[in-house]
Parts: sequence; C-alpha cells; structure tokens
Amino acid sequence: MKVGLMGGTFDPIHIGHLLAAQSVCEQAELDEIWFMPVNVPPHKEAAPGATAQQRWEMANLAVEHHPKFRTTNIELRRGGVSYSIDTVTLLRQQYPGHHFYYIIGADMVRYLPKWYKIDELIKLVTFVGLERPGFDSGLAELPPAIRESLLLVEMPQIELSSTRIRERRAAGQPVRYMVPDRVNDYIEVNRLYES
Ligand SMILES: Nc1ncnc2c1ncn2[C@@H]1O[C@H](COP(=O)(O)OP(=O)(O)OP(=O)(O)O)[C@@H](O)[C@H]1O
Ligand SMILES: O=C(O)c1ccc[n+]([C@@H]2O[C@H](COP(=O)([O-])O)[C@@H](O)[C@H]2O)c1
Repeated sequence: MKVGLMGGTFDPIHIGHLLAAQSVCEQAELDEIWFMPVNVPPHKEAAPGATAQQRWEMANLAVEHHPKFRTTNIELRRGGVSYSIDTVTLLRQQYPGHHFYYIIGADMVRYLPKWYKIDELIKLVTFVGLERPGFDSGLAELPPAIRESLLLVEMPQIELSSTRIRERRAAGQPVRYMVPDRVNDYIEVNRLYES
C-alpha cells in the first residue's frame, strides 16, 4: 500500500491542502492520503488559533466523503514536538507493508536540510514536493542525497494559507469556499479566529 502523509498545523485545513493532496494522490498513484495534524510544529511558532481538538475535528470534516483521504491523530496522541522522524519510525513499525510518501509544499522544500535527522528520514520515506511554476523552490541548493530522493508533483496554484484565513476571520470577512462547507460551518458555529 502506498500512503501519502500530509502533515500540517491545519489551523484551519483549507482547499490548498486538499488540492495538494489530490494532485499528489493522482500523479504519484497513491492508494491513500493520511492527513496528520501536528501537535507542536517543529519549526514554526504556534499561532493563537483553534485548539488541537478543533484542528482535528476540522480535518475529519474536510476528508469525510473522499474515498482515499483519511486522518491520523498519531502526532496529537504522542504529544510534545512533532518531529517527523519519530512519527515515521512509529508508522513503519505499525504498518510494515506500507510505503510512506511525505508531502510538502513548494515553500517547504528549501528547508528540508534543517529537518531533524533528515539523513535518516530520507531513507524511511519518499518526499513529494509540490512544484510551483515560476517559483524557485531552492532545488538546486539542496544536498544531492535529498534532491535525488525528492519526487516533484505539479498542482493548480491556490494562493491561500491558514494565516490568511485567520486574518480574514479576525477582520470579519467570510472564508466560505476557501475551506470545505462543513469546515466553514464549524468555524462559524465555534466562532473561531474572531478578534
Ligand atoms: N495553498 C497551498 N498550496 C499547496 N500547499 C500548501 C498550501 N498551503 C499550505 N500548503 C502545504 O501544506 C502543508 C501544511 O501546511 P500548514 O498546515 O502549515 O498550512 P499553512 O496554510 O501554510 O498554515 P499557516 O499559514 O498557519 O502557516 C505544508 O507542507 C504546506 O507547505
Ligand atoms: O521533523 C522536522 O524537523 C520537521 C520540520 C518542519 C516541518 N515538519 C513537518 O512538516 C509538516 C508541515 O509543517 P508546517 O510547519 O508547515 O505545519 C508538519 O507535519 C511538520 O511536523 C517536520
């Protein structure tokens, strides 16, 4: 079984994440994509937003009708900082027959050398980088071992981030169509990201 891991803060999950996952699923011919909300992200400040439970519930609402999309709370359950090497090591023990693909956005590719124990990690997963046409994702500067283990996939560009969604909510602007309908309803009912 070929499984794509889509890790992220998902605060909230949005259509950029879903379209990225769909593009990878098709082009890399994966069987499933597992959306995996982080507990504490390793390399970025946690923004004041939804709780871990709310991020988890929104991720579940976003994938519920897709035949190949799943969620895993492996990082939320483990607690602490969510280093990918720890997660992937555990997943490989639990699912010895699976091959894991770790999906990262175009903006993340250049930072791969800074990931914790990256030399070990590239032996355990295939990284899939989303290409952004006309955007220098820093491929040329990557160490050869990382560059050679990276699969590149194209996707229709969606200029959207969770930060942008939180900002719009704080300014009283709608986020409908930037997130799946059920996630939009959840955000409104729980009054998330209001100033
Ligand atoms: N619009 C997008 N198109 C493609 N990939 C994306 C997009 N937004 C985020 N990603 C990728 O999805 C993964 C998870 O991202 P994350 O949850 O941090 O979302 P984000 O929108 O970048 O959040 P924030 O604005 O809070 O930093 C990362 O690999 C990121 O590069
Ligand atoms: O393990 C690491 O060193 C590492 C460094 C940066 C990011 N990651 C993972 O990459 C995913 C996307 O990260 P982020 O910061 O965009 O939410 C998330 O699942 C992180 O745990 C992992």
